[in-house]
Amino acid sequence: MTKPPVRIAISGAAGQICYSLLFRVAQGDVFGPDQPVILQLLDVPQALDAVRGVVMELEDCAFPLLADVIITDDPKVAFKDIDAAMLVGSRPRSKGMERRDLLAANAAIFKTQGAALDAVAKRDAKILVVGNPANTNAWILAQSAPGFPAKNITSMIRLDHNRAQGQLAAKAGVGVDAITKLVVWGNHSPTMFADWGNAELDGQKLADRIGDEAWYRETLIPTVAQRGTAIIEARSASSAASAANAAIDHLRDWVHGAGDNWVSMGVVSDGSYGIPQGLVCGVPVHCTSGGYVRIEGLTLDPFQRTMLDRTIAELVDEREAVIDILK
Ligand SMILES: NC(=O)c1ccc[n+]([C@@H]2O[C@H](COP(=O)([O-])OP(=O)(O)OC[C@H]3O[C@@H](n4cnc5c(N)ncnc54)[C@H](O)[C@@H]3O)[C@@H](O)[C@H]2O)c1
Ligand SMILES: O=C(O)C[C@H](O)C(=O)O
Repeated sequence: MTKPPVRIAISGAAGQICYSLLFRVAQGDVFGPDQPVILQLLDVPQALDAVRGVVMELEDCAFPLLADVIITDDPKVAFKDIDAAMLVGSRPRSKGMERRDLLAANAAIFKTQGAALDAVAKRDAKILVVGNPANTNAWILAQSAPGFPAKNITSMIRLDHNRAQGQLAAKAGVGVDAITKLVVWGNHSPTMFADWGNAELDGQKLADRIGDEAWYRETLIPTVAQRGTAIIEARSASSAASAANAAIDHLRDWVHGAGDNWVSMGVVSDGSYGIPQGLVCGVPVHCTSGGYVRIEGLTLDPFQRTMLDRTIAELVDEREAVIDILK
């Protein structure tokens, strides 16, 4: 028997990430090959004609799982009865622009959307914030949706996790799946910390197998941290297909589980690892089917502690920069 459709809101539907994302969600890459979906697409009024064009293309794909598409510029329509949301819509960083410049413009968007989420979404909906500055936008969303479970509001650091996994696998000369227990901590920004301290390769410590601490500290960490900037410099536009792919990985794992492996997710802090309670910070989690559980009790050495503290400090600064918008 055909399952009832799930509803997913996706904002920024006319943008470049969504041009990769929507087709894969409609194809079943998030919810599975037997799960119909209804796309509830949100964008600003001036972008709705472009959204209509994308929807024509979705129709032309004749996806068997695509049960319906709603197009709107009203977050309350987009978030009505949703099971999940991918909040991509915001202003992207352009060449020469610092990520922090985006804070104020995007904070206002997520304040409005948080109120709408609180008003009309199902309480167990799974929310992923992709639009930058993703962690702080997710923090604003959670603050603006006091009746919505904060645990279900997450931000994307999976692109950084995937980037680190790709670089480490290439260095070790193995397939990406061979590397497990990698973590990317913190803010989705150049302060993020790609941490191989617990990572394993075939059950052995990855750091021992690669055996090049200088490369890890001086090449891997900055390469991952600056990858978004390198792509903007090269493409004159921010990453799109890889960002869409990471969003799909994040939500698919949350919905279906990710086995024994760890993944990195931006989640609302419970105070563990010295991350101030309430901040949305990248941490390692186990995705169980339909939920996630923080990996607890890791011991951080002085290098790990310093790197984590640096990215936490930036998140605290970002919070201070936008806190007035909530008043
Ligand atoms: N977290 C990550 O790993 C990651 C990676 C890549 C990009 N991003 C971010 O994702 C965002 C989207 O990137 P893009 O390349 O698709 O940008 P884009 O400019 O191509 O598209 C953004 C879309 O958002 C829409 N939008 C703007 N304000 C909106 C609002 N209030 N409600 C709904 N939609 C709105 C725009 O009209 C546009 O269609 C950017 O903030 C970018 O920096 C995050
Ligand atoms: O850094 C950016 O602004 C782009 C994006 O977040 C990325 O990581 O590719």
